[in-house]
Amino acid sequence: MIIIDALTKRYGDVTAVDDVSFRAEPGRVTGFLGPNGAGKSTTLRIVVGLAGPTSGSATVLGRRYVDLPNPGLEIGVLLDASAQHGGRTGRETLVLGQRTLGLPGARVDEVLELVGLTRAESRRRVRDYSLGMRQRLGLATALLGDPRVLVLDEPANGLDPAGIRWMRDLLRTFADDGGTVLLSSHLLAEIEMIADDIVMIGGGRIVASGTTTGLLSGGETLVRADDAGALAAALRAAGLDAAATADGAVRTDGDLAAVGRAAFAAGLAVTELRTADGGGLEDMFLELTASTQRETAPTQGAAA
Ligand SMILES: Nc1ncnc2c1ncn2[C@@H]1O[C@H](COP(=O)(O)OP(=O)(O)OP(=O)(O)O)[C@@H](O)[C@H]1O
Repeated sequence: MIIIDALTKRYGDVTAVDDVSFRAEPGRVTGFLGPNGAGKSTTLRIVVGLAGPTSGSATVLGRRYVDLPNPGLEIGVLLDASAQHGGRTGRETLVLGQRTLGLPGARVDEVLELVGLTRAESRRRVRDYSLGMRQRLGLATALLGDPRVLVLDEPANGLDPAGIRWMRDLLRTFADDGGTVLLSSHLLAEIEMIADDIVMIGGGRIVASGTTTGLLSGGETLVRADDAGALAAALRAAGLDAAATADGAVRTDGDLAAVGRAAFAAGLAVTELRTADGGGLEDMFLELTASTQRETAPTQGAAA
């Protein structure tokens, strides 16, 4: 579990993080989403003890990072995959970490296999790695100590869609085993694919948070039956809001189970039942991104 409580970080006049509170829960992948300059890296750097807060706190497994007895065994960190030493091979990078943490040598091959780097690739110098391979190596380093918590800054950067799917599966397995994952991204589509929960940040402040499905659907469900009128009436009788859509479905505020039960109680066969699209998250994120770009866009007349 990671708990961020009323966290604020100022650099001179710039408030990079402004009264931010959220939790990353065990068993779940939490996506920290925001446009460039939103305050994601600053927050993650505070979580892993690389910067101190101006006020508020960030704890991992109940303690500040600096107070963890053996942080390398409890929290795996990947902040900047391109910062790895280019002159070392991938294997040398991992052996260094393995020795620092006092782990058996066999752990290096285990994590290489976990992240899908071959023995031949592990013997190449990191400077010759693609960004995707560096991300895999960075993840391997984070996983070395078999930690319960992972903190990853833009880990999907440089991965192709198959690589993103691979990462999602790896993080899913980690979380299903009870691990806590907090990862950042400036791309909504990436976070949608990987995260169970989303915390969205803009200008240093949290602007939305919740489950990925809940935020994307706005908490609404779309349901369809042959008789849309009867279906809407059944939902209303069960105390739910119900509105017919233009194409003959019904949109309601009930969750999937409540809607299914209400239709069943009315003897109606449901032909489609799913979370509704377009909860406004994408619009909100585009607006956040656009306002950031306006702030950083070159003034008119500047070189193209
Ligand atoms: N060491 C620093 N000194 C001064 N300002 C800083 C420092 N670090 C970050 N900032 C500022 O704090 C704000 C948040 O930056 P941060 O790097 O946390 O954002 P981010 O969401 O991680 O963005 P990106 O995706 O671009 O890394 C920005 O305005 C940035 O310029």
